[in-house]
Amino acid sequence: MLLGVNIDHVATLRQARYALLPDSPNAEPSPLDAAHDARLGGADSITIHVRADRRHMQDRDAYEVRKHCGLPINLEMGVTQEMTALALDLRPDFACLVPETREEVTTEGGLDVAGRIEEVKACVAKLQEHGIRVSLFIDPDLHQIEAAAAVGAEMVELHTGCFANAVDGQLEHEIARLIEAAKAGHAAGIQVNAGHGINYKNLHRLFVVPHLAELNIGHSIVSRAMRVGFTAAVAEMKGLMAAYPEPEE
Ligand SMILES: CC(=O)[C@@H](O)[C@H](O)COP(=O)(O)O
Ligand SMILES: NCC(=O)COP(=O)(O)O
Repeated sequence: MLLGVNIDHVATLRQARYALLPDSPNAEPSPLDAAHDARLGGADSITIHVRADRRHMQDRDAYEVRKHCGLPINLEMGVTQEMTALALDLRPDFACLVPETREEVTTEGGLDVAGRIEEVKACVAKLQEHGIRVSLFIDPDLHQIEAAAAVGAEMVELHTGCFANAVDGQLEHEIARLIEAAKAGHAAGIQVNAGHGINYKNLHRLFVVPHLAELNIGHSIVSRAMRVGFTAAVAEMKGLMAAYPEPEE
């Protein structure tokens, strides 16, 4: 199982002091440094989410990390002309299409591929024409899996936010949704990834979900890094992920 480390919230800390001083020589922490440390800790890829409101990752961060980090890059992006143009210029290895609103604190749900088939299909095709593999960040919903196959995406990333925030007996239901969606995605020949809200305490509960190829994890790793350092935080997560049962041949 591969680990994509999302470094958004390294930039969140920098923006808290330097949003209006982008060229300051004092601007820190550096997302690129975090990406280097993540690589040393065993990260398989780096995820960066350039939001329309640029609340954390900036375009310049994306170009720096793309050029210097030494790992495959997964660009999370809204389904917009602006972000498509950025992706075609940046040329990440992967792009993950996510829903975005300016009002949200963080991503609140999956992309409604089923309700935006033609729009998403056109964006997927444009990215793939330029050699960028495409993932769709979707709720663990069978209709969304079908839609992802219909638009030709190579991958889906199952939104694990409801799983991570489950309370009062909802957890079993959310895990069952993830299991069914993972089986359907695998049966459709789509790589199945997962992400959002995964942490050191809830990770093991995902081990009953089959066919998971990659997890994208950010906030909990950045939080852990505050105590043990980025390299160690990534190595710890990779160590826990090693217990995921490998698929039967
Ligand atoms: C799509 C997803 O769940 C995250 O990768 C996304 O980056 C969350 O948005 P923030 O990083 O801005 O919280
Ligand atoms: N797509 C999920 C991701 O990249 C990281 O989400 P989180 O771990 O920061 O919640």
